[in-house]
Amino acid sequence: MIVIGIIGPPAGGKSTIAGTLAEQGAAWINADRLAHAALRMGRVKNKLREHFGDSIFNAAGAVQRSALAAKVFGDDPTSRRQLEYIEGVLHPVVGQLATRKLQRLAAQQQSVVVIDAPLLIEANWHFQCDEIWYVDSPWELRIQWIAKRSWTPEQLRQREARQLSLAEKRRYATRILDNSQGPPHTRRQILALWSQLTN
Ligand SMILES: CC(C)(COP(=O)(O)OP(=O)(O)OC[C@H]1O[C@@H](n2cnc3c(N)ncnc32)[C@H](O)[C@@H]1O)[C@@H](O)C(=O)NCCC(=O)NCCS
Ligand SMILES: Nc1ncnc2c1ncn2[C@@H]1O[C@H](COP(=O)(O)OP(=O)(O)OP(=O)(O)O)[C@@H](O)[C@H]1O
Repeated sequence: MIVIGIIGPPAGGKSTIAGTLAEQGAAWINADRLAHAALRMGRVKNKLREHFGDSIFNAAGAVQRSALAAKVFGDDPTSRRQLEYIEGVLHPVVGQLATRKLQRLAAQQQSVVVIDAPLLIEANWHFQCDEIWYVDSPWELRIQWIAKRSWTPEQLRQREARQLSLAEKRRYATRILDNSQGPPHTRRQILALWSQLTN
């Protein structure tokens, strides 16, 4: 089983690229989705309610991710501590979900798995990967793309500031994908790499 880890800047196209690989037959592990699943678990919600109170929950008792994001992605020391707190709660759960999924896929003899995780290096998941693809997407384009998820450039900057620097992430890459010339150009690079990997 070949495991590809996708890294790059926030809102840089990691999931879009993982989706293209999934269309070709790769199994897709999306760390953001696993974190969202963890936020729906009773034991996780209990811990977050104890720590943050009711203000991050909606009337139906679900975590309101936008409310939690507002508490953890600031530059001030309190926000940093709050981010460390939720990472301490969520990362072990997400790690467990991802490991189980990887084991299941290995048992099913899945040939290619793509792990799309914003904190792949920070969480040491890269040790499980055979290849690391870095998605190179310039800031000027990403601030246009975030309009679709209604982040402001400041919100993008704050999330990026909480991750390993782009220069450091790039050093881990075994391949660099240029995502600056439009979707067809990106897709051609992915399909070329896919055919190298699978032939
Ligand atoms: C704070 C939360 C609720 C905000 O949810 P929201 O829907 O706004 O964002 P979403 O989860 O879709 O993440 C979008 C992007 O934000 C960035 N981001 C998310 N968590 C982090 C983090 N801990 N550090 C830095 N950047 C992060 C990533 O680039 C990610 O791709 C959520 O991001 C969260 O629970 N984060 C902590 C868990 C975590 O570290 N997840 C990353 C994968 S394990
Ligand atoms: N080459 C491109 N041209 C136009 N839009 C793009 C391109 N690449 C990505 N996008 C858009 O940018 C947005 C962010 O892409 P995507 O969600 O794939 O990024 P990501 O790196 O996975 O983000 P996250 O920080 O959530 O992990 C999406 O709306 C996507 O459609």
